[in-house]
Amino acid sequence: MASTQEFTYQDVAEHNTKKDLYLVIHDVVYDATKFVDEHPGGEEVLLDVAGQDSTEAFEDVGHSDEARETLEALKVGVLKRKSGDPKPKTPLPGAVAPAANTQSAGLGVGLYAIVLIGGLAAFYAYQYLQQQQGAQKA
Ligand code: HEM
Repeated sequence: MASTQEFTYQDVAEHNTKKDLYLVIHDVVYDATKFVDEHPGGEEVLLDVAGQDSTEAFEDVGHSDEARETLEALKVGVLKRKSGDPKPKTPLPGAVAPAANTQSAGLGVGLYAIVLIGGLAAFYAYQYLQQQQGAQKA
């Protein structure tokens, strides 16, 4: 027990049942199996995040220091992130959203350009006509 055990996401994901429940909070791995029935917040929420990164869920609740002490006792190791591992709370669709934004921004600029060019063309056409009229009078 001297060295800290390391778990990958895949390792943790295998412990996703009520009888074998691991959680990741701030990249630390906890064995919450014995705690499920004792959790004041109920077993359902823990089962929801079993075998996953539950940092956000845990922090959203604003758990007390006492809860954090309990957590300390359940620690079994640390998460070993591999380069390909996704941050679970960073949804992949995020990669699509900026692209969509860029596209709509592009359209916005295009529309401005059309309005601007149209306006300029009208302005010069008007000036040209004025000049023509002036020339006729002279
Ligand atoms: C092993 C990890 C966890 C431990 C040791 C733990 C511990 C506790 C403790 C001691 C409380 C009582 C209130 C307090 O002291 O803050 C509590 C409440 C609560 N917990 Fe957790 N918790 C854990 C994980 C989670 C997770 C992952 C969620 C959400 C997905 C969650 C949701 C809640 C909720 C909603 C309450 C409030 C219950 C109420 O006020 O009626 N907990 N937890």
